[in-house]
Order: sequence, then structure tokens, then C-alpha cells
Amino acid sequence: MLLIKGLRKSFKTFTLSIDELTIPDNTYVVLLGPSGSGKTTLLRLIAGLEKPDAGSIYIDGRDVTRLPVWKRDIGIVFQNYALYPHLTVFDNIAMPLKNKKMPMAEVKRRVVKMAEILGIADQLEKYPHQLSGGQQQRVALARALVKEPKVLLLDEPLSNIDARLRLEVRGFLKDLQRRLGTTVIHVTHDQEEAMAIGDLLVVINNGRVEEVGPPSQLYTSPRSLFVFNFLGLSNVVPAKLLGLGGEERVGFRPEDVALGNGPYVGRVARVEYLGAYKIVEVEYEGQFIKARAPPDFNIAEGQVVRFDVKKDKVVKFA
Ligand SMILES: Nc1ncnc2c1ncn2[C@@H]1O[C@H](COP(=O)(O)OP(=O)(O)OP(=O)(O)O)[C@@H](O)[C@H]1O
Repeated sequence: MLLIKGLRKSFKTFTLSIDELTIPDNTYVVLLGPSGSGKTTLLRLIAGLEKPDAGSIYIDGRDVTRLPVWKRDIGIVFQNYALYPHLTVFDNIAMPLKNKKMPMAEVKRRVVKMAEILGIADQLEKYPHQLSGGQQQRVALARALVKEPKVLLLDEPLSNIDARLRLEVRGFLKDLQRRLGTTVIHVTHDQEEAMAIGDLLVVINNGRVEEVGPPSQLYTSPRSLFVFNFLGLSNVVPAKLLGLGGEERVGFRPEDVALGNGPYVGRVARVEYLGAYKIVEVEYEGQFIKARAPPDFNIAEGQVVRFDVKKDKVVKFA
């Protein structure tokens, strides 16, 4: 439903270059990548806030490349929410509809309905500064969704919310997407957030799409070494180190390393206690291998330890 073809955008020292990217209907998509990789630039190009040097963007088969923001059937929520401070919550949400010269009765009906969905129907008379951060975010979401756009763009929507609330808002965003059936494109550099919320992850690296896939696929069997390293803790060693043939490198996750038994013997270099589990770093043949162990696993730095690696979980990289 969203198709990007041959898209190019250059700044002085950076080029975004997307050969082809297809985003299906009714999907929660997360654009994930390190700081400066081009996520926000891609979002701004989709929104029409930035003009591409080349390429096209289609929404539902319609070429929107040269359309202004307000004609693209897109809702946007910026990181800072960008609410109008001198307008009430009602008027903030109503703004996109008033711009369309919609009759007032219809505006009212739609604003109230959207405010109810977002749980802010009792806040409509207030001004933005009278709201909490989470409430302001809901107003920004309501304003973006009131026109019932085909695509909702969210730029780091959870970054201004404290860690404890974040989990709740994450679930809320996902439920909202399911309920409205909108395609959401959510930008973040947080891999845990991306995996938790995304149906589909688009990993961006240095201005290019590195890999696209559902979280479980990209976590367990990515094609890209960059993606393997970016999504969670990882071990990457020469295949020979594990006695496997070939010149390639292999990757495996700490949870696929079993401590206590096995053909390899190493020395514990470091133990990190993380509450729910321990991460144990074992030095083996000059490499440091991370293993995940139960929190009460009895092990100390300097100790010699046997270990094994689940070979069926190993991913090969050229
Ligand atoms: N208007 C601009 N003029 C010049 N350079 C720009 C402009 N906008 C972005 N850039 C550069 O493009 C690169 C990508 O920036 P972008 O904001 O898209 O990255 P990002 O992946 O969203 O990063 P972050 O996670 O830090 O927000 C950066 O090197 C940035 O400095």
C-alpha cells in the first residue's frame, strides 16, 4: 500500500538511498536504525516535508511524490507533539478538519469520537500546558488520526515518556493500530521497543535499507551481520573457532550458549547480574563469548568453565 522506488536524498555529508521498499496495508512498521542512519529523513520524505532528489512514493497506487503534506492522506506525530499552545484540546484536534472546511457538526462528532477512542474526551476544554506529557501525546495522536489517514507516521513517539509508562503506551499504540486498521510507521533507535511493537521491522543503516522482516526472523536468522548485531546481544566468531568448516563467520545469541558442559573450555572474564538472568563473558581462544545463565547460576570471574553452543541456532555470515 506504501511503495517507495528509487528514492534519493542527499545532504552535504549524507545520502539516503532506497531502491525499493513496500509496506503492506494494516501493518505496524518500525523504522529502526542507529542515530544518524536516516530514519527521520525517510519519514519526512514520506510525509512530504522534504523533497526527494529522485524517486517516487506511492500510497495506495497513487503517486504522491509531488503532492504537498496535506494532500497525502497521512497523519504525523512529531517527537515534541507540536500542539498549538493557544488552542484548546478540542480546537487542536479539530484543526485538520476545519482546514478542510468540514461542517461544524461533523467536526464536533469526529473530534469527540477520536477523543473517546484515545481516552481524552474529558480534556477537550483544556489547553496543552494543562496536560501531562502522556495526555499531550494523545492529543497529538488524535489530531493526526481525526482525518482517518491511510498512514500514520510517528517519530520517536515514546522518547518523551518515562520508562515505566513507556510499556503501557507501547501497548496502547499497538491496540490503536489494530483497532483503526491504519498502517503505522514508527521511527525508533531502540531495538527492544522495535521488536516489542513491530509487525515488520525495516532496519536502516547509513542511509540504506539493511533488511526488512518480522522481528523474530530478523532476530534469529537475519541475512545481515549488521542486523544480527543491532538486535540484542550477539556473539560473532570465525566458524573455525567452533570447529565448523568454512571461512565464514558465525553468529549466535547468549541464550544459545549453555554453560557447565560441552566441548569448549574457557575462562570467565566477567559476570553481570541483571536480575532476571546473568550475562557471563567467557574468554575462549582469544574471543569473548557472552552466555546467558539463570540469575542463581553459581559462577565467578576467573573460573574455568565448559560450554556448548546450540549449533542449530548458529547463523552464517559471508
Ligand atoms: N536538513 C538537513 N541538512 C543537512 N543535513 C541533514 C539535514 N537533515 C538531516 N541531515 C543529516 O542526515 C543524516 C541523517 O539524519 P536523520 O535525522 O535522518 O537520522 P536519524 O536516523 O533519524 O537519527 P536520530 O535517531 O539521531 O534522530 C544525519 O547525518 C544528519 O546530520
